[in-house]
Amino acid sequence: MAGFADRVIAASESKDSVLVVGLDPNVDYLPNVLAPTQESGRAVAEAISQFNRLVIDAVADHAVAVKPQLAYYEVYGSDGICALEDTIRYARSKGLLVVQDAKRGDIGPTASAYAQAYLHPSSPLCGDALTVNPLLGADGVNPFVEAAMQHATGIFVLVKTSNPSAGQWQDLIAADGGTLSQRIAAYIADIARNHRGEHGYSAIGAVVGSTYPQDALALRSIMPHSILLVPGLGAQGGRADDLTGYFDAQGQGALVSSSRGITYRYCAVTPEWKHATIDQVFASIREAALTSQRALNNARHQSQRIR
Ligand SMILES: O=C(O)c1cc(=O)[nH]c(=O)n1[C@@H]1O[C@H](COP(=O)(O)O)[C@@H](O)[C@H]1O
Repeated sequence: MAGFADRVIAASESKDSVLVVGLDPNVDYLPNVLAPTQESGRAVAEAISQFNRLVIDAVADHAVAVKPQLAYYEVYGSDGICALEDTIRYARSKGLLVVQDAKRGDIGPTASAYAQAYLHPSSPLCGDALTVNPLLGADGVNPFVEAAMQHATGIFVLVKTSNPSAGQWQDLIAADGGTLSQRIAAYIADIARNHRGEHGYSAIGAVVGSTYPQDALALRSIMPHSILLVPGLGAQGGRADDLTGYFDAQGQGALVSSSRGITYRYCAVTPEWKHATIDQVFASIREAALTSQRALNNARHQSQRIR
């Protein structure tokens, strides 16, 4: 199997898209026709599976990947994990890559167990890539790197997150005069350099939030061989027009993700959304994905022009 980065670029070229759709299910935002009929964990998990299948069908032509956020499934215990496993299988059957957003990181042996759970193909929770928290240092990250290399999966290491307090630690000035984010970026770049695929990119990627475009150019240039995962588009205020600095001169090198802005767009645009039909929900999700795909492609073309 081709390495993760080469799979991302092949999918991106064939679909002309860099869009990732986040699957952060919240049953409070389901219209009556899709809402769980009982309060049991099992009924809720069934509703989540059905909704995710609908989202996947609606976005499959416009997105490269889906990104389930694990907390939204863990909330329902084993029923939620079953829904997640179903979602992973269904997304892959529709030709979508799966980025598991779990932000894992721990001491070496525990990190190895996490890597086994999310990056080893024999695990039912294995996707194509996993988000990784680097706070514990190299021994907390290495097991994920090793698993990604061994199993042609990938990781996205948190470098500059999208949230309002991201700078509290990530902008602290490190001993070499750069920010902590830049220091982590340099560490990732060292690993990625030695593991490049056919297109020059490595399976060792980085998360850089869309809400900090002022940091993107510097981080992009520190990590020329890492695909950037760029969350925060839409609901958190990230704007496609601001994302030119995240792409390379070919308009590649970044995947941009939006969750609520696509999956629950119908709640924002339809006052009577609780009574929406399945067809209306499907059409709204598809339209939101297409609109994001086009806006992101404009940013990619813009980035090609200015470099
Ligand atoms: O790793 C992530 O996906 C992530 C990193 C980050 O810096 N910021 C961030 O919002 N995320 C995730 O991306 C999703 C954003 O959701 P929306 O704001 O609804 O698009 C959530 O699942 C977050 O957990």
